[in-house]
Amino acid sequence: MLRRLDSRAAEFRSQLQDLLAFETSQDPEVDARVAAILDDVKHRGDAALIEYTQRFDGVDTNSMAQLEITQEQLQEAFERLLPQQKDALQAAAARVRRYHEHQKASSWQYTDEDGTLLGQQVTPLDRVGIYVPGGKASYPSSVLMNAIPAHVAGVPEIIMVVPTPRGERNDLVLAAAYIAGVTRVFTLGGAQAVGALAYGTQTVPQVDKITGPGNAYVAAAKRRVFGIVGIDMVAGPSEILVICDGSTDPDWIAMDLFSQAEHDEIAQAILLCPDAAFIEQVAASIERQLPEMPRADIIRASLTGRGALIQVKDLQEACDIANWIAPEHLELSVEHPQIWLPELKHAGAIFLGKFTSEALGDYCAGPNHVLPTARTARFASPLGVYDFQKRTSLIQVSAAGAQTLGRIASTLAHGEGLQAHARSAEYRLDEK
Ligand SMILES: NC(=O)c1ccc[n+]([C@@H]2O[C@H](COP(=O)([O-])OP(=O)(O)OC[C@H]3O[C@@H](n4cnc5c(N)ncnc54)[C@H](O)[C@@H]3O)[C@@H](O)[C@H]2O)c1
Ligand SMILES: N[C@H](CO)Cc1c[nH]c[nH+]1
Ligand SMILES: [Zn+2]
Repeated sequence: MLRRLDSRAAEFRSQLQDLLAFETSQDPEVDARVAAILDDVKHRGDAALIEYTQRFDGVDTNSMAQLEITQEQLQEAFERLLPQQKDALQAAAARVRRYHEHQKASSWQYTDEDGTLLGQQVTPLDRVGIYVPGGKASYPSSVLMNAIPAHVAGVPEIIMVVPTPRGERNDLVLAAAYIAGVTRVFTLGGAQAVGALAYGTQTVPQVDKITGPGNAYVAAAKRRVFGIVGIDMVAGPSEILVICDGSTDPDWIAMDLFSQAEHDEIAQAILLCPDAAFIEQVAASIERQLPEMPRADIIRASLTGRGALIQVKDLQEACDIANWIAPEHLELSVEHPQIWLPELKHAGAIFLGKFTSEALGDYCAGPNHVLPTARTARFASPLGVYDFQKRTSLIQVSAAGAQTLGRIASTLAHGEGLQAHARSAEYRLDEK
């Protein structure tokens, strides 16, 4: 079922390109539909939100009040959880918070030789919107991964949107919002939710930035509203790339590939390994384990469409290919992972050693699980506290500084033919 590729085959590069073809695909039909939805939400506000939520999520409602979840309801959802669910959610939240506290940037200033003060002031965003996906599955972990960094950054208002297909609310999702300090929650999804956050409606407040993953409709909507609001990234379907030297249990590797494939029919799962016999063991394990999986259809579609078992020359070549693919998640399931780490440059997150299954990173290791996909790890980073902080430059020029800086600025301004700039600097010179 899974295609086998061999890095020594002449057609290997083009096969790899085909496998990753999704990277550039932006469905024009989806984009056109999203454009219409955004326009409608912008002009009709709540009325449009209610109609789309009826149509796409099958929620039977005529009122925005029914699409907002109060703080009391969030707390009640938390109280309804089983004790082990409460403990797991709180343990995950504590670990995610601790990790992200390391990312918090502080303001700084220094004074130069002229007595001029220079600095950078770091401030949190005023109000952010977090999108929590909810079409095919519910993601309480994504609530934590979006809301906690915002909270650590000091954002005072966090507005969460999450679709509730057929009106079914997930207690773990609501409880996660409760413990992560979300300010308001609306049961909205897709492009209409992104539009509500970007433009604001009679009920949903307009935000400054929208973060969080979602399907093609969410991604297209985020791409379109960028500029009106900030966005974190345009995240595509989940991806996993495993580099294995053949020393890990093949059942573990097969399940690690499943773990991302089960997110979506268009998720991606790739194994790079120099050992042909081990690849066959993983293939056999996939065939054996797949029928037991509740989401077998999704996994099969994902593995067939965007999965591959690739035999490579050696681990060095595996690292080179991995850098080219720049996957969202990279498992380095080898005996001495630290030796190979310096060879890896492009990945959203790297999971070192055979005990580090990617799934632990999805829930509770601590780092963020909202990561660059579709090869964007070549230039993008995980969602973090820095996405919820911004920087403002500070300059306080002394009288002495006005002399040195004034002369430099004047010369450059004349060179650009900008008289007002030049004079503005020259007025402050002692000798004019
Ligand atoms: N990167 C991450 O951190 C991360 C985390 C969790 C999930 N994910 C990914 O997020 C995605 C979640 O997708 P999902 O679909 O389950 O949930 P979703 O919340 O992203 O999308 C559901 C919404 O899509 C809209 N929609 C569906 N069909 C539509 C149509 N025909 N026309 C217009 N709108 C339509 C509806 O408004 C619906 O509310 C998956 O690809 C999953 O892999 C990523
Ligand atoms: N693997 C997803 C990011 O690609 C995150 C997630 C949430 N729950 C399970 N997994
Ligand atoms: Zn996952």
